[in-house]
Amino acid sequence: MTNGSAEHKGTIVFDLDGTLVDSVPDLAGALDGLMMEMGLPAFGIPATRKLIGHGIANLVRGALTLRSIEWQHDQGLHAITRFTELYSERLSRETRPYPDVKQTLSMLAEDGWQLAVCTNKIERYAKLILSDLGLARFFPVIAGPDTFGVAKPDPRHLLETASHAGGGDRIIFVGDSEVDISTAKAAGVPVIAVSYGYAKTPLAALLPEALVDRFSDIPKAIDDIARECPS
Ligand SMILES: O=C(O)COP(=O)(O)O
Repeated sequence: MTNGSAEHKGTIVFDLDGTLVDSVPDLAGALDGLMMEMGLPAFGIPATRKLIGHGIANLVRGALTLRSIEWQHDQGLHAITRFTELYSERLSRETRPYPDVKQTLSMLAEDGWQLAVCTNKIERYAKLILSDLGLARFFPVIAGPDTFGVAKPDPRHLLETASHAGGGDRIIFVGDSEVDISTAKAAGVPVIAVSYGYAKTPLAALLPEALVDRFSDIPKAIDDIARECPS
């Protein structure tokens, strides 16, 4: 939608799962498909929500640990591969953007912000989901853990994403989880936390620069941050 150029106000980098889109129904569907094939009890949506944040391999590993399956390399890799296949069949079957995401992204882009995505979901899947949901056009850079070979909470994932987006020196991150806030803190980037996502603990305790309840509250939080910390 926009190209990196000097007239950008800066770059707003968004987390994907739990921030832009509610992906837990499809992640839970794939996980429960895997559990069924392995003869294990299903997790359902609330328990799957708690496993999201560190990418697919850690989601599968966490699920097997909760089912008291000792991690064995080959069996573990097979489970990850199978989960990945099952998930690829339903990436956006039930996954949907949160309310007002499209309108708010449009508004921010028109206001001169460069937009990008930094997610621990693999790049190809993130791009497919955003494209299926009509959101890919907002993001010249959609970076997964496989894009630069580093994953949140490593701050390089966020900093490389912003640098490739080319929106200038000012960066603001928007995320829903403990991982997102610690990534931003490690990168020295102000972070807006959204309260409706997949965090496991109260996010206010992690001291984000702003905490909002709705995606449509983000432009005001950005204005406040930009006013308080002029670049
Ligand atoms: O895939 C995950 O576990 C998390 O993805 P996210 O970084 O977009 O929240």
